[in-house]
Parts: sequence; structure tokens; C-alpha cells
Amino acid sequence: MLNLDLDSLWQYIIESFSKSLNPASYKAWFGPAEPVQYIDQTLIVNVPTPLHRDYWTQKLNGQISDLIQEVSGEKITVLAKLPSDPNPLANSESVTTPKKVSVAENNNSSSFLKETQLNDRYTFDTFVVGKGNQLAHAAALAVAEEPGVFYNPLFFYGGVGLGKTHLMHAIGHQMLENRPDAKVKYVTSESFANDFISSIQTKRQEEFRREYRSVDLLLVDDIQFFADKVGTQEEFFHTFNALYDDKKQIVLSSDRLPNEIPKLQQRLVSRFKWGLSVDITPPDFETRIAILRNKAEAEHVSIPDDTLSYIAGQIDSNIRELEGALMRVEAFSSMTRTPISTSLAAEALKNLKVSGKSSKLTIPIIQDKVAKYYHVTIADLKGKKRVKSIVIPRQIAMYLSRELTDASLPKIGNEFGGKDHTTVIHAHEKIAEALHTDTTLQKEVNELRAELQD
Ligand SMILES: Nc1ncnc2c1ncn2[C@@H]1O[C@H](COP(=O)(O)OP(=O)(O)OP(=O)(O)O)[C@@H](O)[C@H]1O
Repeated sequence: MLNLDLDSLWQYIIESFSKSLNPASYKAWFGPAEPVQYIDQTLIVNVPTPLHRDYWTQKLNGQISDLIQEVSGEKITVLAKLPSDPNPLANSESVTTPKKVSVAENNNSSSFLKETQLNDRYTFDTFVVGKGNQLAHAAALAVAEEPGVFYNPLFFYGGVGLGKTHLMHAIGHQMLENRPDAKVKYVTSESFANDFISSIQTKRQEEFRREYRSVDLLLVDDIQFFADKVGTQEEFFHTFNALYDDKKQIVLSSDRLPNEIPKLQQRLVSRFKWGLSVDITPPDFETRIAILRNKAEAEHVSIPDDTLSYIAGQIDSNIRELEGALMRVEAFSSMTRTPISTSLAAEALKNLKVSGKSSKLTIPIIQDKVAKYYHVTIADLKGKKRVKSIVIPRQIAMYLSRELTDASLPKIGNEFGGKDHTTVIHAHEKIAEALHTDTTLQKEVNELRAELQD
């Protein structure tokens, strides 16, 4: 764990946010903020107005806490308060968690009227093309150049943190560059659902429809979260049809194919298949190095080649985690005032193992333990038999492989007799859900976990 003091912590926070936020936002939210105290992993920050306090409470506190956890493994709590509010740390040793501040007035009920929020960093220029994303990249460029013509809708699917959002934003940026007056809208499926619900509550459905149906490009991220939302799906169906009929471009993303999303209406599934579905798979070693090199250059950090290779060798499945590892190494170097080297990187990333993932634990070891525990064979775990006495152990073995190793979904699928990554997602979800209620399963999985982590 790193020893953080108020000054270095604050310095690190403002440096990070000055890079990730656009200059106007950074100035608005951080300019007037003042760090007050950092005790017991709680950071108190004074901000000038209730609106600032609400914004910090809703958005920034969590983001800062995530950032610090990512780079140091330390879970901190951030509290934003007005200078006139009492300091919760002043009189007590125990840390009080902030009351949820109502943001009814600030959280503009017509959030669907907000301007497009495209992340400046997610452009084609900053996207590294490799084997796993080549097709997705080409399709993205094609629709950015000729929206509504080639592939409508364009549907990206694949594992977490592999660049789906990045490509969607890049399409938006490119289209705006070609046609500055184009109306581009990026939302997650959850924001779409929230906008829709709040439009009903505020009786502004007409406005909602006008807004969503008048865009030139609609980008909807993570549509697997439409599962279960019947009313939202209904509304989205009409939005989709209106845009499609007008030859407006629609781009969607999900962690799996449309027909694998549970409870997604058939008519949406069939529409989503009208265009082109492309998957994004994890980057190979060379691409991971190229991504790290680009990122380091963008941040003006110099890192020896062997250190880049070392980091690229540590994380193979998720680019967000790969970038997180690089950030962690950078932070470790700046906080310990030591230049970046491979041994420093090893030291910095060693602490990452707090997540419980062990580099020594492999999928075959997990399969072996699970097979013995349930008196089945390893061939059963890798096979296709659908009897319950085999299916459950197989799903448990996949679940534990996902939880306890850093292996990517496709890799896990491969090790289980060449199954698809969505089978692994499904197994993981199934077991995770059953663990909420099934006490026998809880006991068995806990025993296995304990044996494996011994
Ligand atoms: N090919 C790439 N080149 C450069 N950076 C990349 C590339 N792919 C992904 N990244 C970066 O990795 C991070 C995660 O990517 P992104 O958020 O687009 O993933 P995602 O597939 O949308 O994940 P999720 O399923 O969690 O929504 C981002 O910071 C993004 O810029």
C-alpha cells in the first residue's frame, strides 16, 4: 500500500483530472475546490456552492475514489462540503458516509436535452489497430464516412474493456469533423432508459421523441442492459424504426450478440441483425505493447521497452486494465520519485494482486480441483453433456476461472473444449446469481475457493 498524504494525493488527483476532463469542466469543478483533510482514508474537500457539492457528490467523489483505488489499491472516501458545513472528521474518529444529496434541481429533469458528450480522447487517431479489432475499426470508419449507407445498424460486441465505447465515440467525432452541423448523440442503454422514464414522469414524451428521432447518428452503448426493460425496449423499437427509415446511422454495442441477450424482444434482435455485427477480441501481445506505447507518449512519460513488454505480459484480456496497470506504474514512480524500470513496474503491479487473482492459479488447476470435488472427469468439464450433475460443476469451474485468474473470456472458453466466450459469461452469471440464494452452492464454492487459494 502506498503512503498517501493530503498534498501528494491532491496533486495526483488534480493532475489526472486536468488530463481527463475538458478544460472548461476542469476549471469549473476543480478550480475552486480546496482539499481540507485526509484522515482514515477519507478526503474532505471544500467546494464553493451547493451545486458544486451536489455535482461532486454525484459524480466526482466516486470517480476519484475509483481512480485512487486503481492506482494504489487504497479504497478512499471523498466528501465534498461547503466551507460552512461542519467537518465530519473534526470531532469523531469514525468516518461518516455522506448523506445522499438530493439533486432534483440540478439534475435537470430533461437530461435528454443535454449536449452530446463525446470523450475527446476516444478518436480514430488514438485507436491502435490490431488483429482483434481490425474489422471493427474498418466498419467504424466506413459508417463515419458514409453514415446510413453501408451498415445500418452497426453492432459491436465483445468482452469488457476492448474498445467498443472508444470506437463509438470515434465515429461521432469523425462525423462531426466531416459535418460540423450533424446531430450526434451518444448514450448508454441505461441513460436511454432513464431519459425515457423521466420523460414519462415529467410528461415530456413528445420532447423525448423529438430529441431522439431527430439525430443523424445515434450511438447506444451496452445494450445488454435493455434486458428486462420492456417499456424501454418498446420505445427503442420505435426510435430505431424512425431513424432507420430516415436513413440515419445507428451504432450499438453489447458484450454479446443480440440473440444472446436475455429477454431482448425478438423484433429488436432481428432488426439488430439487419446491418453488420462485428466482434472485438482481446489484443495480441504486439498490439498491447503498441497501445501502452501510445498511451505513455500521450502522457509524456518515458518508459523503457522492456518495461512495456513486462506490463503487456501481465495483462492480456482487457485494455482498460492494461491502461490501469500503466497508470499504476506511473503513479508508483511519481510517488516514490523513482524512474520507471521493469523492477519498479513489478513492484507496482505486485500490489494489484489484492483483487484475489493469483498468477500461479491456472484454469487446468481449477478444472482438476472441481472435477475431483464433484466426482466428474475433466473431459466432462470440457465436454458438451447436458446432464445437471455435469453442467453445474462445469459452470462452477468456469465461474472460478473467471473469478480467480486473469484469463480472458475467450481463453477460458478455449480451455473448456473450445466454447464460445458468451457461454463463459452465461455460466458466470448463472452461478453468481444462484450464489445469492443457494446456501449449499455457497458452501461448496467457498470450500473450492479456499482450497484453490490456499
Ligand atoms: N485499440 C485501442 N487503442 C487504444 N486504446 C484502446 C483501444 N481499445 C481500447 N482502448 C482503451 O481501453 C479503454 C477501454 O475501452 P472501452 O471503454 O472502449 O471498452 P468497451 O469495450 O466499451 O468496454 P465495456 O464493455 O466495459 O463498455 C479505453 O480507455 C480505451 O481508450
